[in-house]
Amino acid sequence: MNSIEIKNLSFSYTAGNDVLKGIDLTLNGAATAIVGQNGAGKSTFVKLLKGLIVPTEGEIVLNGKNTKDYTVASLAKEIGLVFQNPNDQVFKNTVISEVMFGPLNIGMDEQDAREKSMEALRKVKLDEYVDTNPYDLSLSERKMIAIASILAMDPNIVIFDEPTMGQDHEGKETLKEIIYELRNQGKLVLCILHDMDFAAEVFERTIVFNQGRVQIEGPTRDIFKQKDILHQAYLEQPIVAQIAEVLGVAGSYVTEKEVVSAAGACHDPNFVE
Ligand SMILES: Nc1ncnc2c1ncn2[C@@H]1O[C@H](COP(=O)(O)OP(=O)(O)OP(=O)(O)O)[C@@H](O)[C@H]1O
Repeated sequence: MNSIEIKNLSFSYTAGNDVLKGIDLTLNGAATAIVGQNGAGKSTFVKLLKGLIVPTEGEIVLNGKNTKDYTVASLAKEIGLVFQNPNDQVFKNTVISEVMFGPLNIGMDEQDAREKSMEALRKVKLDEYVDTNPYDLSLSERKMIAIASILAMDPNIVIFDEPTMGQDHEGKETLKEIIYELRNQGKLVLCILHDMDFAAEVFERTIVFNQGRVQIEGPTRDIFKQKDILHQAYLEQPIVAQIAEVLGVAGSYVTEKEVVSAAGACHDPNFVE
């Protein structure tokens, strides 16, 4: 099983101003959502995991090996990070060359790289645009191209930074399929999200960041029922939890179906879904 152990991790961009403070976490098989208000330190945290910046204190052990002992190339093979803004990641002038860049860069041969890239483009439903310039696509499509570029490298650990931002319903459904498939393949999936509904529905575990610390973490169901703690971290509960409360059936619900079922059973003992 893929794992990341984080021990007493701290980081500051400027001396004496810690953005992350003494974080201890073990990330393992569960697909994990990372939530928290703006500036809580989420992006900094995943940049540390990816080795783009180095800890001021503490350590990160990725699949049994300290990140500082990885070469840049071996870390790139092991862990893929999809940036929040695809314009920070996309730079080639055709979709296929963009998606193939990563696989070629980690040493895949041309044929494998092309096959993996086509497979990744089918997953993001943009395989008809191979020869298009990524900058002739919409921002949400370019976000999907950035995702395909990471999928094509087939890393063991995949991190998404705000993938739902700017995606419509169909885009979110595509993202769900991708995340479920990665999970089923045994990959470790981490995802920074502001969309609490998506976090509640899709992820098994949730970590709440607040001002550079982990406020609370655990099974998603347990986290999202804790309204007061979420409010302390300046977060709202997912809509399903809010509806459950209005209906007087507050509990550990993460899907609409569960709330409807609980409300139906509560108001009518003979209720059948
Ligand atoms: N390159 C940088 N130099 C200096 N400070 C930075 C830099 N990047 C981020 N920060 C600061 O570090 C803190 C944490 O930022 P970070 O981007 O990690 O938060 P976040 O939780 O990802 O926020 P958001 O949800 O807005 O993306 C913020 O106060 C931010 O202003």
